[in-house]
Formats: sequence, structure tokens, C-alpha cells
Amino acid sequence: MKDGGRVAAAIEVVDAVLDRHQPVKTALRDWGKAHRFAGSKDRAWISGLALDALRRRASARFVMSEDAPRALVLGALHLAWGLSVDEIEAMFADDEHAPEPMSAAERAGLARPVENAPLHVLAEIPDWLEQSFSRAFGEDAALEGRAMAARAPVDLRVNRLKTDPDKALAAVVAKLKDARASELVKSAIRIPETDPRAKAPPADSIPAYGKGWVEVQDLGSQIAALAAATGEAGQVLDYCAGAGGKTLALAAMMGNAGQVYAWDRDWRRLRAIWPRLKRAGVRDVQVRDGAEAEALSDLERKMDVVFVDAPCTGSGTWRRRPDSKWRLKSDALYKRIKEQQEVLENASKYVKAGGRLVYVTCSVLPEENEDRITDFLQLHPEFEPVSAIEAIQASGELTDEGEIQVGACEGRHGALQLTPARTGTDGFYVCVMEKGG
Ligand SMILES: C[S@@+](CC[C@H](N)C(=O)[O-])C[C@H]1O[C@@H](n2cnc3c(N)ncnc32)[C@H](O)[C@@H]1O
Repeated sequence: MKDGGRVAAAIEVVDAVLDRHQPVKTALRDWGKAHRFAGSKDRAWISGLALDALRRRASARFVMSEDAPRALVLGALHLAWGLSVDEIEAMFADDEHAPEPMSAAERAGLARPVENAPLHVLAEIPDWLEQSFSRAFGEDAALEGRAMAARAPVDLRVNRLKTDPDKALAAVVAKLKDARASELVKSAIRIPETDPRAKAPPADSIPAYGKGWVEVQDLGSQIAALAAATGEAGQVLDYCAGAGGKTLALAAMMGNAGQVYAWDRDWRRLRAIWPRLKRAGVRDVQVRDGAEAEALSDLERKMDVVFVDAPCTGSGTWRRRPDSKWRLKSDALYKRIKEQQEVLENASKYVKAGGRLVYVTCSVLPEENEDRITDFLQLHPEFEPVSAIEAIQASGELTDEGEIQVGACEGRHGALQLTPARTGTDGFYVCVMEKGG
């Protein structure tokens, strides 16, 4: 395919996402099925452009004065890919599958500056979230939002149950030459973000992945799991285990020497954990399936650490799922807040005297983070917040640079707010609370 036809395809995909409310993956798959002549390079190019159009939707809409998929894709070509009006026009020439030539109004739109736009445009966020972003980031709100509208790298966690970081890195680099050791975490590997036109690195099809040496896991998620460091023989309840991403990290950190209990209210999510545990060589995880009353009652007031990876809006992962940014509505946020109150309340009863409750979200919104902790601490004076960076340092996994960068993310309650702008990770909130003896 020529580039003009690819641009037309990206417009179709963005249309399916916005107008027919399809997830990006589904829209791309359907487009691919209906256009079998397109090769994998074409699909990667189209996907890269459609995702960037969604990431930069607010500024594209601002300059183009409309929100149609065509306007958003033209906007992304200019704002995200840095193409000039002439370069875009040249793409459309001599290609019968290209979109219609640009109108005078479209050309003028692309030339319009965004510097003086309102905050939600500069931050590339829905307008109703301006206040939350200002509360979270103050003067840095635009900068933080903008970093959440960039492409994300692929991070791998080295599974110390099967190998060590040097061996794992050599095996990964043999297949993915851009991979390098993380600057922040000793057992992490980073594959930097690729050109948006290129295929994503196939991290989950390399031999090191098949052998269970590495897991695909955002660095922020890895750092959040480290906050549960207990020393090797601890008892940890992963209360919102889902498909087990954090469970695997917790088990690896404990060297198969402790006991991790994995539970989730939704057994359909939890069942994905079995093959993952096997591949990673994990032996110290008990999956507790079933209703909470039966599955967990014997653990009440017995856990050294209860890890709550709470249901949330996922605002910290907008780099990877930009369509979810525009789908988020205030009623969904309020629903998540209710669930967060419920999980904190229920999970806290499993913490033993002197044990810890670790609250994590992949969100940057204070309503889901600091506010939830403030409310919880008011209702539960037996819990006291402790320094999350110190808890993470105890794992011994942070590099010197990691200690500096992660330590700089500390806010109220000794909690950490990691973000793409601050730590180059997804947005994660981590708060550690200790229960009085
Ligand atoms: C952020 S996800 C967990 C992701 C998982 N820890 C991982 O690392 O892959 C949040 C999980 O909380 C679960 N959840 C939602 N509401 C809950 C509730 N009231 N009690 C317990 N779990 C709940 C969801 O089923 C979901 O799997």
C-alpha cells in the first residue's frame, strides 16, 4: 500500500473506534479482515497513526475546529508525526486510495498554533478532568498530560526464579537489539518506543519469554509490586490478583520462599493465572478461588502484607490505550471510587497487627488515590501511612538512579505518584500503610 491509502485506512479505524465504540484492537482486526491485501507493515503503520490520532485528539480537534476522524488523523500527521502541510499533500498525490485532497480550511487549521489553548487541550485530556489534573500536578498539568499522550516503551521484568538480569538481557538483545537494562530497576529491561510507522517489538514471542525468563510488565507496575517487600518468608495476600501480573512479581521477589495467596472477585480473570504461574516456575502461590467468605476467612488478621491492586479508571495507562481516555465518563469514575472504598475496607481485615496494607492504582486522578487513602485513614486510625519509597528500597531492586527518580515522586501520606513525565513509566499510585500492634 502507498501512504495515502494507509492514511485513508487510519481514518476508517478511528471512525470505528469513535463512532461505533469499538476498541482499537477490534477495529484494526476487522479492518485487516476486510482488506486482506494489506501486509503486516501496512497494518503497523495504520495502527500507529490511528493510535496517535487518539492520543492527540484534543489538540487535533482544537486546530482543525472539528472532531471528525479525518480531522483527527490529519492533525496527528502534523502534530504527532511532524509532517508539514506540503508533505501531507505529497502523500495524497498519485494514490487513488488516498483521502480527498485537503481543503483550504484544513490547511489553515494545520498551521494554527496550540500554545494558547485551554489546559485540557494542552494536556490532551477530556475537559471535565481539567480540575483533577490541576489538583494532581499543579503547574505541571499540561506537561504531565502531554507525556501521557506519547507512545510507550515495552518493559520486561526479569524472572529471578529462572535466571538473572545479565543472562536475561543477553537473551533478549539477541532477538530485540534495542533492548537495554532499565535505569531504575535492576531486574527490568526496556525496549524503547519504536517509530510509530514500525511494527511493535514482538516481546512475547521471543525464546526468553517462552522459557519464563521474562514477563511483559510496565516498569511502574514492577515498582508498585516491590512496595510489598516483606523479606523472603512473608505471607502476602494479593487481594485483586486479576490475571496475576503482580502475583508473579510478588512471588519472584520472595524467591519462592514465602506464601502468596491470589484472589480476585472475578474468577474469569483469575483463571488466566494458571499457565502464567507454570511458565514462570512459581511454587509459592496458592490461588484462592471462590466467594470471599469461604476463600479467605482463614487468612483474617494473619497477613504480613495485603496487596490491593485496586480496580481503577486506568488513567495511568492512557499511553497504551488512548481510546479509553475519551470513553471515561464521570459516572465510571464514581463507580470505581465506590469499588476502591469497598476493596480497601474488605482487604484491610486480613492484615495482621504490625502488618502492611499496600494500595496501588494505575491512575493519576487524586479522587482514586490520595482521597481514598485520606478517607480510609479517617475510618481506620489503627492504620498509619509509612514511606512507600522506603518500602520499595527494602526490596534492594532500585538502582541509585531509581532511588532518586522514584523518591522524587513522593507526596502526601508518604505515597508515590509515578508518571510518564516523572519516571518514564505508566502512571501508578502506591501507598503503604502499617497496622498498629
Ligand atoms: C487493576 S485490576 C488487577 C490487575 C492484576 N493485579 C494484575 O496485576 O494483573 C483490578 C482487579 O480488581 C478486581 N475487583 C474489582 N472489584 C473488586 C472488589 N470489590 N473486590 C475484589 N476485587 C475486585 C477486578 O476483578 C480486577 O481483576
